[in-house]
Amino acid sequence: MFRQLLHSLSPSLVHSGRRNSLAYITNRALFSTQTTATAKMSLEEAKKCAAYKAVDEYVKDNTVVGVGSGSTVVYAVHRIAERVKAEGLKLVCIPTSFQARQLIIEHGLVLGDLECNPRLDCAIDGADEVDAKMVLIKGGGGCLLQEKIVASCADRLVVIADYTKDSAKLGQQYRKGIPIEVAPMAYVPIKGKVESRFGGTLKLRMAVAKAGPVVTDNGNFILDWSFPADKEHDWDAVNRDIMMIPGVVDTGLFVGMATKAYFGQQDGSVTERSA
Ligand SMILES: O=C(CO)[C@H](O)[C@H](O)COP(=O)(O)O
Repeated sequence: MFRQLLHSLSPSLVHSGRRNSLAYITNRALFSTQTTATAKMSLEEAKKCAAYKAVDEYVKDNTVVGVGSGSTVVYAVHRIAERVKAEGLKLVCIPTSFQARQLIIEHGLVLGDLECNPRLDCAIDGADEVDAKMVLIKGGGGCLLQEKIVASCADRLVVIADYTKDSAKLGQQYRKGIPIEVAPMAYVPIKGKVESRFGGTLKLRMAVAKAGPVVTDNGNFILDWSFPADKEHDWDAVNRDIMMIPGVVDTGLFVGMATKAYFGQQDGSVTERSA
């Protein structure tokens, strides 16, 4: 594997027998591999710190907790399970996706649903981006519909994220656009309507290990909207307008929903923002 890495850097030098050059490349490659590993570790550490802090501050005994989706939420579920074991907390966990349901079951937590628990004390979820006014982009993992339903039933939506999600303005760091979940038969007209009304472009999200589009947990498609970044947007109005288009099931714009956000930093600290 290391030889492959060297090849990708400079095949001719690898074969040339020029020992000094090879040593130089070897050191460079080692340095860059270590740097990448360190960066990855701190991103994961940042997610973990944010998740642990949110769980420690918001999860109390005898409460109903919404469990979001994505990679940061995995740390939150670990922490919830640790506390249930150590402190004997009595909790009911409401999932926001197939992934969340699996996490709850795998960690031996009590699985609930909105039929039996229509009101939640808090929901803990990740985000793709959070702006200065606490407007969120969600749905990078395709679970926005159930995430929004569960969050809407919770007294508090607590966001857990790493430092790369904290932006003054949406689109500053997250470049994949705003996800819009749509009924499959309507994806072409919805794409045209949003593009002509608001500008930008919408792209049907394609699956990676399957031919064709991503199909959500609810059997729908996702359009990712690369919105014009040079304009000021009233996200509440934009969200309401898009929701009025027939066939739109929901958007990944969460406006006025999040009460608190925790951002894990590279140095292990956690910054907070409140609505
Ligand atoms: O909205 C989501 C899934 O639909 C996730 O919360 C969002 O994509 C963030 O995920 P991660 O914690 O992996 O960065």
